[in-house]
Amino acid sequence: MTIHKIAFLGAGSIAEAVIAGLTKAKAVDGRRIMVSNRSDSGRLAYLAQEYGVQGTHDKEELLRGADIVMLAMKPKDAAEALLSLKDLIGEDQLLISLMAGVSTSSMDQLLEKQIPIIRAMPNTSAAILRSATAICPSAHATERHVEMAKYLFAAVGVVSVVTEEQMHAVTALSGSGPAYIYFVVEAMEQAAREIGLTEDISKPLILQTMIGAAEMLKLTPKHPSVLRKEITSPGGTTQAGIEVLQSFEFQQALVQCISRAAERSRELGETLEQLFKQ
Ligand SMILES: NC(=O)C1=CN([C@@H]2O[C@H](COP(=O)(O)OP(=O)(O)OC[C@H]3O[C@@H](n4cnc5c(N)ncnc54)[C@H](OP(=O)(O)O)[C@@H]3O)[C@@H](O)[C@H]2O)C=CC1
Ligand SMILES: O=C(O)[C@@H]1CCC=N1
Repeated sequence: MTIHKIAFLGAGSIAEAVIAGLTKAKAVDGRRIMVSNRSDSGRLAYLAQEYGVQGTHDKEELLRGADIVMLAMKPKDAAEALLSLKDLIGEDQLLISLMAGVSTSSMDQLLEKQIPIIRAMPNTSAAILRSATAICPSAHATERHVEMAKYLFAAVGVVSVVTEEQMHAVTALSGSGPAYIYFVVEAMEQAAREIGLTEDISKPLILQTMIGAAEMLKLTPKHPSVLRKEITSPGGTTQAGIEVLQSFEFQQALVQCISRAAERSRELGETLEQLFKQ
């Protein structure tokens, strides 16, 4: 697929992860990517140095010739960003929003034009081509736009097409998901220290344990509960450990964590929707 130029509005964590992945996968040449933020020139210089992209604070220059405009700012900055694009963006350009919660109808209302929009929810593993990305099209997006988004996000991992209503759920599950895993690893590292292992010993063991478990889930047809039971000898160490997790209602905590994150995605979107009700 020929992509002439991608313009990123927002140059933070997720913009960098997607840029790193796209350039690493050679799906898009860095010279075809232009990045912008409101003020942080140092950050643009870093991205230019690291990935061969161009930085600019000139919105006209940013949007000129771009076939894809990627929104990568926080939801609270969505209104300001979209209003700044309103007079510059054309209906021949595809807007891809990475923002949590912000609906395509809110974006339509702010832009006051029939811009094709795809919402995409990748995760930071895009940087190493292992993102789990969900995408959904707006009413003005065609199959060709969906194919363009699929091309980009398939280059940095796996892609699923979902409904817009499901975006809250996938944001909570796979958008935020790597953070839950890192949180578990932080606890494993703390535990390792407390039971007398130095980092040089514990780090590779924790890492390989994570990778091994993930690969098992991928390569065997067994349900995770079966894989867990295979490790849990009656009266053994795993059972003793899991009983402690159960006493803290660990699984219920995770279920509630993901449910709360999905609810938060709704709240982030509603903040913007309130604007149109005033
Ligand atoms: N981090 C993650 O893992 C994921 C994040 N997302 C979504 O991506 C979005 C960005 O998140 P993240 O990268 O973590 O956030 P960051 O805070 O790291 O980056 C936000 C960027 O947006 C820029 N920015 C803010 N307002 C504007 C504006 N009006 N015009 C242009 N640039 C602007 C900021 O720079 P400056 O302040 O200089 O303008 C900064 O470069 C969020 O909406 C989030 O929901 C989606 C998937 C995963
Ligand atoms: O925490 C957030 O709001 C964003 C969305 C998904 C991951 N990070």
